[in-house]
Amino acid sequence: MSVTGVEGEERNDYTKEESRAIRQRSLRLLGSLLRPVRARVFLTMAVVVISTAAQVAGPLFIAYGINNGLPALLAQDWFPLAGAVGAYLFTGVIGAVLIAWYTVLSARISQTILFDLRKRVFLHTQRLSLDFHESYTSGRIIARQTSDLDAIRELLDSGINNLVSGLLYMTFTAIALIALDWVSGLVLFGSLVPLLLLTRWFQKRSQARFRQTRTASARLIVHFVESMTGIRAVKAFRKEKRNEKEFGGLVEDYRDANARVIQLFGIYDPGLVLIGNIALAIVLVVGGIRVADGTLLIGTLLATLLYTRQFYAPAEEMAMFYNSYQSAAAALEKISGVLEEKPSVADPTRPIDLRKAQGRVTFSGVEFAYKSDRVILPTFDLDIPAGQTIALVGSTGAGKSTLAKLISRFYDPTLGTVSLDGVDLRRLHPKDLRRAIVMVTQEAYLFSGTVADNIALGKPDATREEIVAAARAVGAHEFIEGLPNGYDTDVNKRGGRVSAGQRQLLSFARAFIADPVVLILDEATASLDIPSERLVQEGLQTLLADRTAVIIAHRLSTVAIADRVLVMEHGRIVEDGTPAELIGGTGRFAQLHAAWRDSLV
Ligand SMILES: Nc1ncnc2c1ncn2[C@@H]1O[C@H](COP(=O)(O)OP(=O)(O)OP(=O)(O)O)[C@@H](O)[C@H]1O
Repeated sequence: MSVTGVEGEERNDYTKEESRAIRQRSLRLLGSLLRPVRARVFLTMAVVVISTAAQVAGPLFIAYGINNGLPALLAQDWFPLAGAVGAYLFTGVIGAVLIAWYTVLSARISQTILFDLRKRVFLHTQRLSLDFHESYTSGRIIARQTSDLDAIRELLDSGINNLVSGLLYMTFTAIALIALDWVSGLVLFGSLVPLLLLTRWFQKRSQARFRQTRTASARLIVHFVESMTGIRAVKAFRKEKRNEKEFGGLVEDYRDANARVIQLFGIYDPGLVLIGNIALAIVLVVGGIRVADGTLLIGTLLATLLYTRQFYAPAEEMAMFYNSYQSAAAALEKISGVLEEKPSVADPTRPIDLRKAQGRVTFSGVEFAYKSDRVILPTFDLDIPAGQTIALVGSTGAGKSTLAKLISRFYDPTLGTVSLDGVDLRRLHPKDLRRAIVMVTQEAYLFSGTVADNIALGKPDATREEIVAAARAVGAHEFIEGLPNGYDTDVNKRGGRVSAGQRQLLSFARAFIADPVVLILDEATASLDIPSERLVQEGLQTLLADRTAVIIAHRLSTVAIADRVLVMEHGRIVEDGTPAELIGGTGRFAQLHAAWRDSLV
């Protein structure tokens, strides 16, 4: 099985080779993210090394102050003690300043990387073709942009910092302690054994438990997004109670998973403190005896105690690193998978310049399948002369939308070519293609913003006059004027809400202003009242004038204004003729037409 792209994302049973391939893909992504900031990374590292050394040096000056400064002070020489205190303060200040600098530096690096990654994920998912979006749910994409990026942010913000500074801190402290007094150093090394055992135990246990929290949180997000995007269906089918139960269950799982993680900390944290305290007690006893013997100076003992104490301070954070690393690695694997996906509808490398399109659409030897094992449109030819209005009719699932999607190049045919004025759509620059061919879908999606913004989507540089002219042309002007702020009404604000028919008129205006030579229209099935239907019908006529049009027609009145009707059945065009010819015949369309007519009476 393949693990390229998002395939196998939900699997847990990778073979060695697959795991390696995924890891390498993550590392390549990480490398490409780090490359632009590598100079800053080196600078930050240098700052961490110096600041840690400065912090660790403190107890050495204290030992010197007590061992040498105090006796000197008793002999009226205050210079050694002042020197020790001065040096202690100086390294303290240097340490503090460098920590501040380093915090800013590393935060900037992490922000730069996250900014880059966030942008890449967004741009890339937006570029991917429809087939990707139809199978990869929005819940999963949202999880990539939110919790996965958060996991990476956590690693960059604290995980790596804690690891690097913690490691340096422990190493420097151990070196200083050995240099100061090797016997205490031995005690410290002895205490490393239980420390490592405890940490290993914690990591093993927590790895599985942290994974459970991540899975639980991802499930929560997906369920939430699905419930909210499908809120109409939820309400219509009274799915609230069931949702409440499902969501309640998921929240419970999440809470329990978190509780299990916290239980582990409940053992690990006190364990660390205990080991640290026992080590300290041993250092004190061993050191105390030697002080009594006169083989160890009291200042040195104090410094060894300070070192033993501070040695354990970063241990917990370092143990945590492993977890933030694990979640970030899992996130990086998923994100790199999305980034590895290639648009199935690729942009041409050397596009053909389409000067002034006429609007002739030709299908030659076209066959189409969404998935290789099921052909939806068996091989066919179709020629649509420029300027013709075609009504596509047929029962549900016949393949009408699929045919329309091929004309707008949402998909490429499996075999054969779809061309505009003789040029294969695959050879057209996306800009030319979108200018020449516009598809108006049933949903007539309105983006947040004003009514004018939504119309101008068809032509971003449109002037207000052009917007109003487009609205007038399709018959939308009157109702827009009636909105609270006219063209400046926010479509998402109360009062700016528009009806289904009005929404359609707005999408007509949007298409009208875009002025494509080929227009594909998936007519909304929602039944409109008679005045709205008439309004939409009139708008449609203006919109269709002087261009090639393919309408997936659900209304009799629309079929009547077409020059030609294509009837589809199981992916094949079974009838092709003028409305009058087909109505007069005895075929499928004549039956459909009779049924329609009867339904109107
Ligand atoms: N993204 C997809 N992946 C796989 N199969 C699909 C996809 N979209 C549609 N199909 C299948 O292709 C066939 C044709 O669907 P299509 O949407 O083109 O029909 P239609 O005639 O437009 O139907 P309707 O009038 O209900 O919209 C159906 O059997 C459908 O199950």
